[in-house]
Amino acid sequence: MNAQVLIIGLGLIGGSLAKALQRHEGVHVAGYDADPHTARKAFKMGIIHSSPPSLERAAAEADVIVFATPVGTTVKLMEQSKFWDLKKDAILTDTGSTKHQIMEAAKGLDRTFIGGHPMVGSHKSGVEAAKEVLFENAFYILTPMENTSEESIAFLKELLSVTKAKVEVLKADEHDYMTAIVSHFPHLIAASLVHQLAKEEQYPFARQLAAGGFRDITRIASSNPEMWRDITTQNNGMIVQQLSNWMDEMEQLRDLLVRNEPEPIQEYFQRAKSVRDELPIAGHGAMYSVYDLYIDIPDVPGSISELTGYLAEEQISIVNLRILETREDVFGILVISFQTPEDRERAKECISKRTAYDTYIS
Ligand SMILES: NC(=O)C1=CN([C@@H]2O[C@H](COP(=O)(O)OP(=O)(O)OC[C@H]3O[C@@H](n4cnc5c(N)ncnc54)[C@H](O)[C@@H]3O)[C@@H](O)[C@H]2O)C=CC1
Ligand SMILES: O=C(O)C(=O)Cc1ccc(O)cc1
Repeated sequence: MNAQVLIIGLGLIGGSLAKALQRHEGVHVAGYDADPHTARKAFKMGIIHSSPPSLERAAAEADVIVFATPVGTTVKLMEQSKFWDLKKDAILTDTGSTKHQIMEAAKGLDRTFIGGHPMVGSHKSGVEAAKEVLFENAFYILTPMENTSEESIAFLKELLSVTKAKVEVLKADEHDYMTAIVSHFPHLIAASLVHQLAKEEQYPFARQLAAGGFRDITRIASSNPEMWRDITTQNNGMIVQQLSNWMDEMEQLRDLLVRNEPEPIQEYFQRAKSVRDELPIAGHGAMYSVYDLYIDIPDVPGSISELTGYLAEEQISIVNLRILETREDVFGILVISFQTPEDRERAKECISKRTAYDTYIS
């Protein structure tokens, strides 16, 4: 396909999308960022084909414009775009985590606007964290306007096909309702748990004890505060509703704990486990689909490079690699992420065959 794409905001999401869209032979990806240093870096890293100095001029040449900025900024930029001399059939879209306010702002535009949200990401931000493979197997939600033509939706889907994401169309409010449950509200829980730890004065040592579970559940509290400020203020009503539901749930849990009867307590955990275990984790309808393999590694210099060396020898590609720092003084658990369950299975076999390290799948 042939198209001139302009991505505004070259952080984790804009940068990853820019890189992925370059897989189309006939697509030219221009990138703009308010921070000139970021735009220069994106160009040097090959994330964009060109880095135009003037946003307005670049917008006038674009067939597709993607706003990949924090959602508050996106609404402001959409306002400004009314004064840009855009092509008549230009398609505007965004990557924001919220959709209602953005779709409301889109009503004032004299161009096709199709809301977008790749439902995958990270607590990291910035162009350095951008990855071409970020969207693979993840859901990518589109929220067209009522009068958007099927042709425009099909064009955008075709453009996004190279991301290998699973594109689904939803209404903006359905999107905001569901993301409040599975993404926005959990973020506030993570932040509040960290605040609870921070307030602990009697035993500051508790921070050192913060183990795997605490770190897992609070990882997203390390995300970009500006981005989450905007998400929380835009999807405020749905999030407050989730908080009320959660407070009811906590009241019931409190009663359960005060009664302190082992059986109902076990039953509470059992029900949660059953639902959690049946979630479509990677691949089959998952939001964030990578296939993690956990490996207990010893605290010996070179053990990680030894492992990755074996995987490279057997040509098994790694998507990500991290250490769960459950202990301060020794190495933790190494988590290697793969793109497919087959790669993970091959890696498991390779490691079991060539080392004495224990491997397991969560
Ligand atoms: N971080 C994540 O995991 C995910 C984020 N999103 C959404 O994608 C959007 C971008 O998020 P990230 O890439 O994570 O943020 P980021 O912080 O990594 O990147 C945002 C970029 O926008 C630039 N920017 C800010 N104001 C600008 C302006 N007025 N004009 C041009 N550039 C401007 C910043 O300099 C920065 O480079 C947000 O709307 C967010 O809600 C969607 C899915 C996942
Ligand atoms: O890091 C994680 O697990 C995330 O939750 C990332 C994320 C952040 C915002 C989104 O709109 C979608 C995904």
